[in-house]
Amino acid sequence: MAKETKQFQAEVKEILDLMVHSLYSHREIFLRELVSNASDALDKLRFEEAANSELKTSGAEKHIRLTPNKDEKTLTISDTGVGMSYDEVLENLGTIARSGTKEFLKKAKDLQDSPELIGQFGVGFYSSFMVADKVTVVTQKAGLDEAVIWESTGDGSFSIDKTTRPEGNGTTITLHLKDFGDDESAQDFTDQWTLKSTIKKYSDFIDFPIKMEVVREEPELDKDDKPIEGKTKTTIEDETLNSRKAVWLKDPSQVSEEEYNEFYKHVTHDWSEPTERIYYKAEGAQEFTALMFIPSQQPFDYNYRDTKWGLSLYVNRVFIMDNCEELLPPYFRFVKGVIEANDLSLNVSREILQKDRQIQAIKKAVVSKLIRSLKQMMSKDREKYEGIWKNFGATLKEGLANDVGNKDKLQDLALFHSNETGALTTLKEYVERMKEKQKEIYYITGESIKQVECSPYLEMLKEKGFEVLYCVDPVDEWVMQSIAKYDEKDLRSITKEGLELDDEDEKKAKEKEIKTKEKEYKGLIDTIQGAVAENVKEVKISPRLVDSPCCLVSGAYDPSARMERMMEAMGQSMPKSKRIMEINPDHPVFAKMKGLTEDKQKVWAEILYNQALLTEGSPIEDPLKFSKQIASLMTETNA
Ligand SMILES: Nc1ncnc2c1ncn2[C@@H]1O[C@H](COP(=O)(O)OP(=O)(O)OP(=O)(O)O)[C@@H](O)[C@H]1O
Repeated sequence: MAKETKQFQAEVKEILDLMVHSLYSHREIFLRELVSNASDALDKLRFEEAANSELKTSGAEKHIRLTPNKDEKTLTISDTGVGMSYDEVLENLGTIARSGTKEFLKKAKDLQDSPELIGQFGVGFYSSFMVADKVTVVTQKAGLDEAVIWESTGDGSFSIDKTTRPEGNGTTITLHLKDFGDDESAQDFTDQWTLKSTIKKYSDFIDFPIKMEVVREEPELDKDDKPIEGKTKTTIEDETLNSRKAVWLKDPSQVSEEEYNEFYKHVTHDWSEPTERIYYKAEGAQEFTALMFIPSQQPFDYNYRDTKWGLSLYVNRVFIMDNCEELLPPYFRFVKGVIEANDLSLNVSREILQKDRQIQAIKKAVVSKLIRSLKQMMSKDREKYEGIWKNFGATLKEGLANDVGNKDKLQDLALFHSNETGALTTLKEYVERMKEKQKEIYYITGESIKQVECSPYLEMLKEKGFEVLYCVDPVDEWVMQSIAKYDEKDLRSITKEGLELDDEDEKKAKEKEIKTKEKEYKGLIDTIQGAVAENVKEVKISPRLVDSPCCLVSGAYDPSARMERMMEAMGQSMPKSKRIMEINPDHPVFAKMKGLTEDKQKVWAEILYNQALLTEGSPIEDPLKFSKQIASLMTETNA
């Protein structure tokens, strides 16, 4: 059979055209693609050898070799793998469009607009034409005696012929590198350093050694080991460029703590050791391996708006992408690590990932694993768990509001401060401590523990010995509403109306008492109501106050004051809902007020309203007026 020239298949032509004319950035990924193909070929050979002990091979060590040649301006990538037969070359390199081709072409337009995306695509063998204007492939299939030579300049056709390959089975790809003229962004792929760093970045964990002869110029030494001026000697060393340490694929019993930590530092750039490591090898329908870590502190950029998160994705040890957000829900954004899923193709883009059912199944499995691990840690090593909670609890809680499917499990992971114990508590522990007469789970939201701790809303609950959860993370406003019920018990905000702390008998007695007080204070209540009507829909006798004169409560279905403040801070101000002002008639201030003129009563009402705002952590509308009122009150007193 003589040398033949053949036309590329139409879609292959399109791909080539794109490679040659349109893609200018991330050209280095061609190396990732060729190394990955070589690694696949070595894997295939390993497999075939195992299946067929008679298979005739060169017996060469399984490796990949890079040979740059500066003078010739070529880069050769060769492997000692399975190789290809004549028909396989025809099929694989030119006449049949591969499955991912169509998908890739669909995305081609996006790639031209944002070429930085190209790193995410598996673009295969044809990416060679991003850097080469001629590509020569010499390959010999294991078990056969003859080799094949394929050559193309990427312009629509290729030639194919038989040849010999003295090394035996394997594939050698020679790239005749393009001259990029004065394009400063173009990297020199005959440069040792460029090759080394590209391999480190994309192919470090490839199982087979990727070798290169590294040339070193060193000063020549005299017999006292002193450099001789002007004299250098050249040493050539065969160096393996990749670490091959895919620690996530090793059996955990074979990996030391140091090795894991070193790997963690490598992937996260964190200086300190992680607080927890979670290894997960999933078998069955969805096969993947995950090695995840929880940092021991919040990364410095943790709360920045555009901080990237997500696991690194590998397919067959080939790095596909960093920060793969599709593998974790945002509430696990503090988890770092890698996932290797071998069933995926290298041809994945973010858009494909978002829709990919396999990826969704992996994500689901990973979330369950993380939840299980945290739960286990909580019962086995509470202190460690609390450390994680302090750093990342506020993030994890978002899941309660956003992940309905896992809400029940996540609510058992939530920890709260409370007025009862100095320590953090779970809802389960809270329920176990509940008083006999207590029907609901009480909570208060606010800016800080300090602020909620001395809140007047707590007074009656403290007197009754009812525990109150302190919810001081912004997300708690949503979280508590999403939990709504735990162990059949309603969660109740103590700053809202409708708080019923009494049993039937107590209630009856109190209602009677309130009725009497209402009668007694009717006039005063009306005057107060008139003075603060702009912001308050009702003034009434409070069932919850003991020491404080008054407080403001929100309607049962209105947003809490804190929610309103947060929405306002986010620039989404909502119509202000009028509050209810509850007064404590037993406080001496009201007895005193009764004896004042109506004008004075109005001023006092305003002061009381503003004080209530301050105690709940809300700003007052007119601080100047408020301080003037206080100052004049001070001058009037005879104390
Ligand atoms: N070094 C090699 N040794 C043996 N076969 C190879 C080698 N390189 C490529 N091939 C064959 O050529 C085929 C096409 O390679 P190409 O890189 O275009 O696509 P792919 O590797 O199948 O897909 P992708 O790159 O998208 O993962 C491969 O599937 C493989 O069969």
